[in-house]
Amino acid sequence: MNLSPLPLAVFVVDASGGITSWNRACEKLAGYPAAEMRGRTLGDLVEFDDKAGKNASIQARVDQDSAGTLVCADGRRVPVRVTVAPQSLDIEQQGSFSVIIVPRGATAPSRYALIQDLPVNDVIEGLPCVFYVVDQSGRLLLWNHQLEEALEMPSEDLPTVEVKYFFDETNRAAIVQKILDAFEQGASWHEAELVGRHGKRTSYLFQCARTSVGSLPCVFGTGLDITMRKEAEHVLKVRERAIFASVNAICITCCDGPDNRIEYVNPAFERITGYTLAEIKGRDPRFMRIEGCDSGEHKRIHEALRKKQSVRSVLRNARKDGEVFYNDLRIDPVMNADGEVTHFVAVINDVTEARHYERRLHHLAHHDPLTGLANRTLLQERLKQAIQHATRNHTTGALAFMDLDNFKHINDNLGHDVGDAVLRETAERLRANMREEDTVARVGGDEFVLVICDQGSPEQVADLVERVRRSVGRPILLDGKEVVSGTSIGVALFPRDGGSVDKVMRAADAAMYHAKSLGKNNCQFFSAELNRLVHEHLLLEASLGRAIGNSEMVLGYQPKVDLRSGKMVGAEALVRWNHPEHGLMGPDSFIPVAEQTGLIVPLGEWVIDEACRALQALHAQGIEDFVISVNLSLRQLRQRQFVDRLADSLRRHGVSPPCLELEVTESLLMERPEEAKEVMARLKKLGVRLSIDDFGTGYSSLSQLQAFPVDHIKIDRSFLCNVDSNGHSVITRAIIALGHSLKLKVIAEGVETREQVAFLRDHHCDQMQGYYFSPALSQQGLADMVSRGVTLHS
Ligand SMILES: Nc1nc2c(ncn2[C@@H]2O[C@@H]3COP(=O)(O)O[C@H]4[C@@H](O)[C@H](n5cnc6c(=O)[nH]c(N)nc65)O[C@@H]4COP(=O)(O)O[C@H]3[C@H]2O)c(=O)[nH]1
Repeated sequence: MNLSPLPLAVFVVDASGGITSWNRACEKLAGYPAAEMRGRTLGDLVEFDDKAGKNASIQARVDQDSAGTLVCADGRRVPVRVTVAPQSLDIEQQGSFSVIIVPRGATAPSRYALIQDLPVNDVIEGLPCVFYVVDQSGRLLLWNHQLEEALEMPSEDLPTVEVKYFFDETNRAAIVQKILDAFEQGASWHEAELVGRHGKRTSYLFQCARTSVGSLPCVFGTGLDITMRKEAEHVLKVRERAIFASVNAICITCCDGPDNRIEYVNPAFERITGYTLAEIKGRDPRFMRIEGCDSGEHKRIHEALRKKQSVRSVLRNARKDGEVFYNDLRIDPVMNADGEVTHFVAVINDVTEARHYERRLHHLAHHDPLTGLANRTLLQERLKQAIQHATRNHTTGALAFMDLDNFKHINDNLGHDVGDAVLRETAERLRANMREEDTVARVGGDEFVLVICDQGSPEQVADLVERVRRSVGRPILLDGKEVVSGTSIGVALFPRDGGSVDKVMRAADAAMYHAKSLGKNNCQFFSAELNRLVHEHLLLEASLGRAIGNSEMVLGYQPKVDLRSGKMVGAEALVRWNHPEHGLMGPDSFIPVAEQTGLIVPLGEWVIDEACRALQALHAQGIEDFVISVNLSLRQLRQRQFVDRLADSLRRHGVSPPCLELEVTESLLMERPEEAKEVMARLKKLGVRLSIDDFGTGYSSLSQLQAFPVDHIKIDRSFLCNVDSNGHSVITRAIIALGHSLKLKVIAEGVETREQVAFLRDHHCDQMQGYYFSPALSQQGLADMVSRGVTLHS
């Protein structure tokens, strides 16, 4: 064993204490040359202080800390501490012992005191790095084998080459400068790549310092192989570049607090959102969201982040300039070495254009390019939904097939441009007549289809289709020329005429061919019975318009009597139609048609005018103080000119306004209470009387009732039918009490029996009308009855 490098004085002795080997530190301490050391025993050199002294066996001193005196070659006596340890741990094999001698009282050797004993060679060769000493000429004085390996050069060649040639040419000047720096400033460091003779390249962190060998100044140092670090750095740099150069926006947030704070965003983020990193660093990325938009998605993202999970979503965000963009977002958690999530990486993909493109494609796939109407694909989808909706909700829908009667002629004679313009204008007119929820489609050259939802009755469908037919049939003005095209329309109702797309389409198609065979420009329903009904309805509509101008309308007047005095105080004007073919028709058969078609407005005006004329005639006969009431429809009330026209009528006939009473049904008032209130206030100002008809059926609240400036309420006939029925008598009594508490007069209508009259009297109802007293009379009949002074029997 080579003990020389050890900094402490160490002997090896055999079991009898004979010295077998020693180190240089022993020679120095005791001063014996090697020749004199051999053959001596430990007892010759050390006088132990303890009693056993020389006689103690070496084994007895194992693990003892013994004190003694070292007798040196020059006679000096140095007090020492002696430690003995067996060289083998196997007790059976104990043959030799290490003896360590440390001078007592002397301090432990200083950090550098033992350096001279250090086996510098071994240390340098064992270093985990390259070692070098370079002189001022830039050549190596000393190096270890690690350097030889890195340079792929034999030992003898190394001092022959200037060290700068161990590097790439581009690095040489910097290397020389660093060595000079070390010479001048004492130390320097740098990173560079050593290039081996055969091309091997190794990255090193060189650290060097100035020293001298004797009087020769030099620089020594180490080079630590940093290849792995360089590779890791390179990988990181590549990734960093990738993030930087990514076309997708990347946003890194830190989640150590309650919020996610933005730590980094790449240039693509700035490009997409308009926000720079400086503007938004530290903010929560949610600032880009749009209030009330995609809230379900935001909730899902929030939940995923709370659970530190990955999440993907497409949502709308706002750019800095407020523009909305579609964000295909992916967020992933990033963990630290302990597995804790410290950050989130969000990749933002602006898919706005793709979305628009998708929509455009979808639109193209579902719409007719010429007119922008739905095409056959979309039509079938919508029709399917409409049939399902109608079946589920027990409503009626309609499918109308139509084609332009002389389109081929237009196309052939006026050219395709005119043909296209006609198609576009037709599409526009169809669109204008349909509601948002309906579908207008073009399925062939001049074939259009309408899907009409939620219709109340076949008559309503007929009105709508008729309106469409007339609208499409109006002349189209093109380049100063009028083009006219009639339309044949076939209508099928669903689910009545079929419960599937196929069946309903076939039914409508058949109806359209039927319409064409009947001489074009007309509309046919699929079912014959319906056709009849609808045509009667349309006929009625057409003849009603004529009837108003042709004096076919007449008014009947049903007297109203005061229940206390029994005297006639007024009458309700009820319209009838003296039809040239069907005879006298009651209002129930034509008022709904008049309402639907708007003819109720001229009809209502005629009724008011006629009632004023009757009042004028009664006045002329000296019958003053008599009130005639007329029924109003909401449509009339909504006419802007209504109040002015009414005032005009009163003036023309010299009728005092309180002689005219307007009856509006409670349900009509409740349809648009605010609008009705405003008009009624204006009417009240004019001085006419107002009453609420069919009271008790319209669910008005007391507060609403108070807001209408009315004089009378009329109890609906249905409550009087059987005043014996407890429920009805309670309601009738309640209405009378309610009317009186609001200081309104209460009128009962439809009074047919003596019992009803008695009941009304007992409960202080003010007036009544009904067959018990009189049905509606002609104007003359009424005048006679009033002048005869007929009263209600008590
Ligand atoms: N069962 C029974 N019925 C009786 C009795 N006394 C009168 N009637 C009927 O009850 C209806 C009362 O008119 P209404 O409730 O205003 O109901 C009216 C009113 O809402 C509407 N109407 C009538 N004329 C006009 C009008 O000029 N304009 C408007 N917009 N609607 C009108 O038509 C509805 C029906 O009128 P009419 O068929 O004339 O039917 C009248 C009248 O003939 C009776 O004792 N028993």
